[in-house]
Amino acid sequence: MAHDILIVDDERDICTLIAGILEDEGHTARRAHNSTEAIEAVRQRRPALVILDVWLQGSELDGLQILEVIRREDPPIPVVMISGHGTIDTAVSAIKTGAYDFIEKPFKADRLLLVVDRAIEADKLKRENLALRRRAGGEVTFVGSSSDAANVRAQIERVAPTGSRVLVTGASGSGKETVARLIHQGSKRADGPFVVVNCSTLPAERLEIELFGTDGETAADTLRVSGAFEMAHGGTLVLKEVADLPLPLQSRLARLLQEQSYARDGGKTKVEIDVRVLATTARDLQAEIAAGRFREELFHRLNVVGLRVPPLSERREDIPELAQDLLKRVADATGLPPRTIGEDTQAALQGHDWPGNVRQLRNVIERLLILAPPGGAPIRADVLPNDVSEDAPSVLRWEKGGEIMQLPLREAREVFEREYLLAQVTRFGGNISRTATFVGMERSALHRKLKSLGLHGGVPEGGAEPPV
Ligand SMILES: Nc1ncnc2c1ncn2[C@@H]1O[C@H](COP(=O)(O)OP(=O)(O)OP(=O)(O)O)[C@@H](O)[C@H]1O
Repeated sequence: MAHDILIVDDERDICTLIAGILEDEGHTARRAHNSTEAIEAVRQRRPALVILDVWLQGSELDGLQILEVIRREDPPIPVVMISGHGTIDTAVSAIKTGAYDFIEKPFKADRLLLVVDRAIEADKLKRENLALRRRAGGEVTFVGSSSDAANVRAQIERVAPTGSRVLVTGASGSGKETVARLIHQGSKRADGPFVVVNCSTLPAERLEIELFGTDGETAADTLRVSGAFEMAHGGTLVLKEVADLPLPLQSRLARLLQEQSYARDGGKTKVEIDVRVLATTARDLQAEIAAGRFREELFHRLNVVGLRVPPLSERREDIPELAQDLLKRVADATGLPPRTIGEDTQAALQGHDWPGNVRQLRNVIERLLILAPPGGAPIRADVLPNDVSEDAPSVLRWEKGGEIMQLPLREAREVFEREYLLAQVTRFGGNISRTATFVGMERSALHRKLKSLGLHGGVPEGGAEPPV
C-alpha cells in the first residue's frame, strides 16, 4: 500500500536516494532538511512515517529533539532513525525515546524497505488496538458517588499496588471485571498484559488448553501453544466465574499458584510464570466448598483479599450518573449523537431493580439511544422497555393520565405526596436523612409523614433499607 513518508536529512543526496527507493515502491516521499522544515511538514499533513537523520547540520533542533516533538503528536507518528558510524549510540537512545528502529548508513534498499514496512504495520496495529479499546468503552472508571461506590474505589486503590491475589465477588453484571481491570491498571504490572478467561463458557478440555496451553501433541485440532498463563506473563490474568472451573482443573490451578510454574499440556515443557491472578465469581464459594464443588485450598489461594461489588439495587443513588456515563460511552461507540435523560426516565431507572445490574442498565441505555425520537430533547420514559417504565413513579406520569383530576383536593394532595415522597426515598436509596434534606423537611417530620401515608413499612420492592 502507498504511504506518505517524510524524510528528514540535511544531506540532499541521501534524501534523493531514499526518496527514489520509496517512490519506486509507490510511496509518496516528502523531504525536509532541518527541524523547521520537518516540523512544518508534519503540521501540514500527518505522514505515515518519518525517516529521521540523527545528525542534522545547520538545524535548530537535532534529530533526537525533533523526535521528541514528533512523538508528542496524538496519535504518535512512527519514526525510523538514520545513523552514521559515529551516531549509533544516539540512534539506540532514540529507540528508548520511542523511535521504532534505526538504519545505519550505508544501507541497502531492501533493508530500508523492510524497516519502513514493519514500522508502518506496527503503527497500524497499535492504532487499531487503541481504537478497539476506545470503542470497547474507553477509559475504565468505577462510576458512582454513593458511599458503596466510594468504598469499592478505596479498596481498589489499597489492594492494587500490593500485588496480592484478589477474589472479586458480586452479582452478574455488577462490575467485577471492571474492578479487576482497575486493579491491574493501578498495579506495577499496568504496562503488562491483561488477560481474561471466562471459565463458564468453555468445555473442560478446551478450557485446560486455553489456560495452560499445549505442545500440540494431544490436541491435533488446535495450533495454540501458549496458554493464558503464558500470555499474561508479567501482567494480570483474570479467571472469570472461577466457580465453574472443573474440579481436576481446580487442583491443577492450586498447584500452579503454589509453585508459580506448570508443565504445558501434552508436553514436558516446564513453564515458569510471573502472573498476578485475580478471580471473579457471582456464586457463594463457601457454599460451593460445602457442596464439594470447589476446592478449599484453591479458595484460600485465590481469596488472599476479598472484594465485594454491591448490586445496583443497593446503590440506586449511582444510577443517574451511571446512566449518563453509559449514554456517553454508547454514543461514542455507536457514533449516535449524545443525549440527556429526562426526569421521568431517570426516576424509572432508579426505581427499577436491575437483576442484571450495570450490564442490563447498559443494554437499556443502548436501546434508549437507538429508539429515542430524533432531536435534542431529553429522552422520555415511554421509550423504556415496559418492565422498566412501569417503575416510573406515577407522579411523573400524570401528564399522560390525568387520573388525579378525578379526585377532590384533599385526596389528590395525599396521592401526590405519597408518590412524590416514595419517588424521593427510592431515589436516595432509602436514606431518610438525605431524602429529608432534599425535600426540605426535618428527618423526624419526614418519618411521621411517611407513616401517615402508609409508607412506614418500606420503599418499593427491591428498594434499599426500609425508611425507618
Ligand atoms: N461502576 C461502574 N462504572 C462504570 N461502568 C461500569 C461499572 N460497573 C459496571 N460497569 C459496566 O457494566 C458492564 C458490566 O460490567 P462487568 O463486565 O465489569 O461486570 P461483571 O460483574 O464482571 O459481569 P459478569 O459477571 O456478568 O461477567 C460493563 O460494560 C462495564 O463497563
